[in-house]
Amino acid sequence: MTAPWCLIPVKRLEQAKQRLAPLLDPDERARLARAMALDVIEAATRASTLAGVAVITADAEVTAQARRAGARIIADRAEAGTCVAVAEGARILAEDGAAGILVLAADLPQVMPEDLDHVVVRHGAAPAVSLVPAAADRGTNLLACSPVQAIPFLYGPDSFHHHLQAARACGITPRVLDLPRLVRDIDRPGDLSAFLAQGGPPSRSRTLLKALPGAIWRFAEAPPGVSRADPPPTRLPA
Ligand SMILES: Nc1nc2c(ncn2[C@@H]2O[C@H](COP(=O)(O)OP(=O)(O)OP(=O)(O)O)[C@@H](O)[C@H]2O)c(=O)[nH]1
Ligand SMILES: O=C(O)[C@H](O)COP(=O)(O)O
Repeated sequence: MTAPWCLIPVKRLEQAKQRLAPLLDPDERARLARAMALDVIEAATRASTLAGVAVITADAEVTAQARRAGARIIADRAEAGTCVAVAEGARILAEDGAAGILVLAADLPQVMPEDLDHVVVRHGAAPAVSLVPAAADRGTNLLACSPVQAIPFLYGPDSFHHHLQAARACGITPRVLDLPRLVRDIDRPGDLSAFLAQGGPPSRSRTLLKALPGAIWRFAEAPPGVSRADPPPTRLPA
């Protein structure tokens, strides 16, 4: 794949990560969303095979920090969800002559630069489509396309299946990549305990989660019959 642009859509922080509401308050959700987005953006800027990293967002803080990390900012004027944001980012990058695009979700704090380099190397010659599904809900955690608009963007329920079908409808055999650090995005409370249990190098997201009040209880695997959303017991179960 000729050096593609990485495109990372980032929702306004105060609206992000609603599904984590059982475990995190609004301020914690916004802080986690920012930490994850920056972990992902910084990993992308360290990949060696990308032409550049673009972030499409309407968030002022993300804009400032992503720019500082070396990303190009594309203003998200519509704020109409992932699909519209990615289509707009892709349109602008294509207009500017990008050869390909690698769309990466902002809630994959485990991602390493070499994961993205691996995608670029494995992708093959255009026209081509490569994907990494979200293990839990069959969303699309990573979608690489060359040319940039090789297929329509179909983010939403079951988007992995829809992207596979769209590629085939365009005469492209999609390549599904097995990249363990990219299959678990952080959407639901259980994803937080899995992320921390998994271990990995220090990151903003990991440091933030571990420092939150009651982290050991909140992000531990819940004992049978106990919801992690319950307040911590005065005496922890044996
Ligand atoms: N620029 C932009 N990015 C978005 C928008 N909606 C979602 N995203 C991004 O698209 C990816 C998938 O987002 P979602 O799973 O829909 O939202 P989320 O904030 O991660 O989680 P929930 O609020 O629990 O649905 C993440 O990278 C989001 O930051 C949007 O309207 N504009
Ligand atoms: O298609 C997708 O991947 C969604 O837009 C985001 O899905 P999620 O629920 O896995 O974050």
